[in-house]
Amino acid sequence: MLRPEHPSARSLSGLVADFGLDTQGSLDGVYVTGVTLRSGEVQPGDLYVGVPGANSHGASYAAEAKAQGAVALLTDAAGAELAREVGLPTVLVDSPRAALGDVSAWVYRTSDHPPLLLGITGTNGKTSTAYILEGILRQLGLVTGLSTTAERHIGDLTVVSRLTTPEASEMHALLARMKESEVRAVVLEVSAQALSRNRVDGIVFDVVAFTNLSHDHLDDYADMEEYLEAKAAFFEPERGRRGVVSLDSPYGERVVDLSRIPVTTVSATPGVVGEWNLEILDETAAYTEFTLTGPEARSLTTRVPLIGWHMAANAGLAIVMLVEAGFELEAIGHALGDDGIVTYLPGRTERVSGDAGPSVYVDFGHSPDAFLNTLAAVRKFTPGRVIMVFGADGDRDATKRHEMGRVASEGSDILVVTDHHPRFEDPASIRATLIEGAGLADHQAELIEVSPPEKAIRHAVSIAKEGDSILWAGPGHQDYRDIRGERTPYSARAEAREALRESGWQ
Ligand SMILES: CC(=O)N[C@H]1[C@@H](OP(=O)(O)OP(=O)(O)OC[C@H]2O[C@@H](n3ccc(=O)[nH]c3=O)[C@H](O)[C@@H]2O)O[C@H](CO)[C@@H](O)[C@@H]1O[C@H](C)C(=O)N[C@@H](C)C(=O)N[C@H](CCC(=O)O)C(=O)O
Ligand SMILES: Nc1ncnc2c1ncn2[C@@H]1O[C@H](COP(=O)(O)OP(=O)(O)OP(=O)(O)O)[C@@H](O)[C@H]1O
Repeated sequence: MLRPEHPSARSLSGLVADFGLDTQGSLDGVYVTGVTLRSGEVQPGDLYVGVPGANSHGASYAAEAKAQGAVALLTDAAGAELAREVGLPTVLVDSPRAALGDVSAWVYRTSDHPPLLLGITGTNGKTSTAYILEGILRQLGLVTGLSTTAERHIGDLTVVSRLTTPEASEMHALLARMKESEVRAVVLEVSAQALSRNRVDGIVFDVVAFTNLSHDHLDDYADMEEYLEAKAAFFEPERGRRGVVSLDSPYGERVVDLSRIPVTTVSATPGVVGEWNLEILDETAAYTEFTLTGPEARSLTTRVPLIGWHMAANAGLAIVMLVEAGFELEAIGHALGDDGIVTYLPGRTERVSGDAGPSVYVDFGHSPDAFLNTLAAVRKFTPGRVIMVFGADGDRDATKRHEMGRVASEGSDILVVTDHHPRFEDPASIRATLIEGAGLADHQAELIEVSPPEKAIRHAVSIAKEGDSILWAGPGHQDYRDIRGERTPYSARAEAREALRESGWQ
């Protein structure tokens, strides 16, 4: 976890006075330098926050936290009772999770002179839009910070992410570390889970954005309406000052209606008119070129080095966010120059093959809508057959599996159904559901079931010819597979390259 390297110590009595909180035990002379809700990550001088969770109450790990150097505990009444014997000075709150953001902002002083803060939510395209934004901000000459599902960046420093959106204590520590590195603009990917679980509390974004909403995460939310409401909670004055909403999914209009902050809209969908509209001019295997036109006929023509209309849509959203943040469209155009946006997006329709042989793309798509768009993009540049290799997450929304199988079959010529992260589920039964879904499609791709995935990609490469494309959807940038709770080291990109080498293509 990234933390400030030179944290300042803050008096816990000051926190209690500022927030008007109750306490147990003496706080005299207690100073805190950090905050965490994970006992295993406590550093000397930390305030340990005991959060009640789905599996256990964090306060039951207070002894471990103390042994690692925690100087105080913040928890609820039940937590205080659980940790009574540990003897840490204790601050009492009704909901430790709800308090975590503001308390962390106070400890790390992240509300003092914050950088430009840009946040993105939506089902698909958050990571892509975040990287595109980071790219443009760098081209504008700013030192940037980034937090996504794939990586967190502080200027040129990169670390691999664990959650899409870190817990609030980690988020504020990250922001404090970014401040030490003189980061001027920060782009944060914000999941629905983060909004529902207080992970971006204590942060007021300058601009918040919505990409789209489609079937996903219905293991966490009762239905699409509840999922939408979780996302729309981003468009509240305590979260963001201004909003940008993509109208590319029908839910965009709903977010506009639900928003309680000023919003502007952007559309890349023909026939759907936003305040900003994007028209695709050219699509090649190396870039997508587009014109973005806004109010008062302001317009910008540029390109993004990614395939598919959806990536141009993400780029349009990113540019409108910057305009809303106060950048002139002309200045953005000038910074992008003739070559357009410079970005490298790990594991999103990432081409891992060389010049000879089939094109092989590794992608992070794991929802029907992501499959639809990436398959359409790959099809455009495939003179031969589209071969899709995919599996589905175990212990995650199982209701989307039929639709994933159906969309995959509709969009490809050959389907290789394999495993992804089975977690605690039986991989064979996940594959069976995907195959059932494929059977519901109007277009029946030729189907073969191959397990495990290292065999599946080798099979796909062995049947592919020059001019064919292989889309391996699911693993993207990830460097592990979760099998029965164990994170086994595994890189789809490395496996795909190896399979190509073994077949003599690289
Ligand atoms: C459903 C969910 O979000 N759960 C999160 C939640 O877990 P929980 O409430 O069950 O916590 P718990 O296991 O009961 O533990 C209670 C407390 O004790 C602490 N603890 C526990 C054990 C221990 O030894 N020491 C210790 O300190 C825990 O840190 C926690 O604070 O709090 C934990 C502590 O921060 C998170 O790690 C955990 O995320 C889990 C790993 C997760 O997989 N979350 C996913 C669903 C998620 O958030 N995904 C989204 C979006 C993904 C996407 O877009 O596709 C994301 O933003 O990543
Ligand atoms: N605007 C978009 N509309 C539909 N699909 C998209 C869009 N942008 C990206 N995708 C596809 O969705 C998948 C995930 O992309 P990306 O990682 O950018 O989204 P995300 O919202 O960050 O997803 P996650 O939260 O799972 O990380 C990829 O297959 C990508 O090609």
